[in-house]
Amino acid sequence: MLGRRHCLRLSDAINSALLTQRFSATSAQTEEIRHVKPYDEIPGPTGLTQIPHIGIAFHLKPFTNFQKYRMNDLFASLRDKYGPVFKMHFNGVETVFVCDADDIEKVCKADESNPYRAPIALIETYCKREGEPKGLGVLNGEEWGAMRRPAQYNMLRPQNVQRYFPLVNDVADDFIEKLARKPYVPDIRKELIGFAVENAAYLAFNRRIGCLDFEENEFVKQYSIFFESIMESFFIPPTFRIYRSKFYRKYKGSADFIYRFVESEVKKAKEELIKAQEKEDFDPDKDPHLIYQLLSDKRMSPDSVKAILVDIINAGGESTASSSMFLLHHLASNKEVQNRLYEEINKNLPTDGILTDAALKQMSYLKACLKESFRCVYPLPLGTERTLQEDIVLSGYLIPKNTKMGLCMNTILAKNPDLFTDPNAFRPERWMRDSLNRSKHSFATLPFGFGARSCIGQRFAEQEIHVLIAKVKLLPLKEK
Ligand code: HEM
Repeated sequence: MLGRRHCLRLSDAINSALLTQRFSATSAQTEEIRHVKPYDEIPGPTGLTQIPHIGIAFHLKPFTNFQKYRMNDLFASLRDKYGPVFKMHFNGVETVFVCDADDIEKVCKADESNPYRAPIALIETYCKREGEPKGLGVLNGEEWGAMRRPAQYNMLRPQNVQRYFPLVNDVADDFIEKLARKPYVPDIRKELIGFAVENAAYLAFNRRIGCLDFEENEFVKQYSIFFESIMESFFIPPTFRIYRSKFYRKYKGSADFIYRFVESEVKKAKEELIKAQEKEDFDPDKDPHLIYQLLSDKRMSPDSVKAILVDIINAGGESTASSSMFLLHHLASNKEVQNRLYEEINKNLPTDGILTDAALKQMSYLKACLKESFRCVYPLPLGTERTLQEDIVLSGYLIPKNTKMGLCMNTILAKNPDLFTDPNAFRPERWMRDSLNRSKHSFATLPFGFGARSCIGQRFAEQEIHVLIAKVKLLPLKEK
């Protein structure tokens, strides 16, 4: 029997291309449409690697030198072999990987108001099975929009983020003090996860939860199991969907801990809020208290507040920790950059040496360093993806609607010599205003994604990393 995709004829392709891209049929475009190639002609690996769920293992160690936490290396080698659009089985679904900046722009702009991203299967299974509310990482369509709009109003408004500056400052001070007490730091990643989870929890619950107080913290431990299981779930057969496998039970233990913790915080905050409202002592736009703002928003139920707070913990920990770690690494390995940054920080710090939000705003080189660090090593090894509700033509191939697409801007394009001069060098200067070496395409790197579905924690993450680096204030390196 022929599959759905085999049934698509070229005339369908042309019609859909005309419809979706609204070609106004210039002769060049008519020529392009005439040459649209069918989906089946998209190249990609074949053989054992294409067995759903299991095949991915044959792409990785010990069968090859590629590692699952450095998927960008594998994607780059497949792009070199097959071209800017290739397809392969990944996470159980045939996925088209898109590695051309114009194509990525087309995809991102196609379903701009209602972008669809496939739900993370492990979280979705847990929520359905255990009766927990689904968050932004799982929802799509109307349900996603209904949660995203109020959350975004409270999380992306610059004045709201700014109010968190003193709190982020406190966490950074405690973190630096903790590191300074140690004779040496054997595992900076582990330390940074504690820092990032403390920040995410401070944002989510409006209080410190003590991730930096002890060497082993239960919340950080459970968070690490929770996050690592989600990462692992992309590479294993999803038996957890069918029954409560050992893998599922381990994830469930950590998820139960986090959902219960969040539930009790929401309950407490609701009671406090009622009391504060009775005393007319509450102004949602005054103090930094995201949880109260969300609970007092009529569009949000306590369950949707719970879901969004779990999202904050989940998405705000590892990503920010890894980004900080890679930035510290790049600074440590680039003496001139480190010295220039040191000068900028010193020049802008007030005379009492205490970092302020106004001083941070002046540190444009610091911001350029973070952008360049994202370009050199992107912290999320899988990047992001989209599934369009309409057909689209990419690099001459018809991609039918409902095809999952991996967008490789951060994982591959960010290193493209056609888009970045000297792409392997760490050069924050390229991101400074008026630099001639800026990216030649605005879709070449998008560390926080694009459009309506972009990262809702972007401003918090940037503030957290900028404050940390400005406070660490690495000493200038001398010539050896
Ligand atoms: C440097 C750190 C971070 C990076 C690189 C990052 C990156 C991303 C990316 C690429 C996406 C997908 C965007 C898309 O599909 O277009 C995303 C989504 C998301 N991020 Fe972040 N993120 C970071 C930190 C945070 C923080 C601190 C929070 C919470 C405070 C957060 C919360 C979220 C949420 C809830 C989503 C899902 C949004 C939706 O689907 O509507 N992220 N992030």
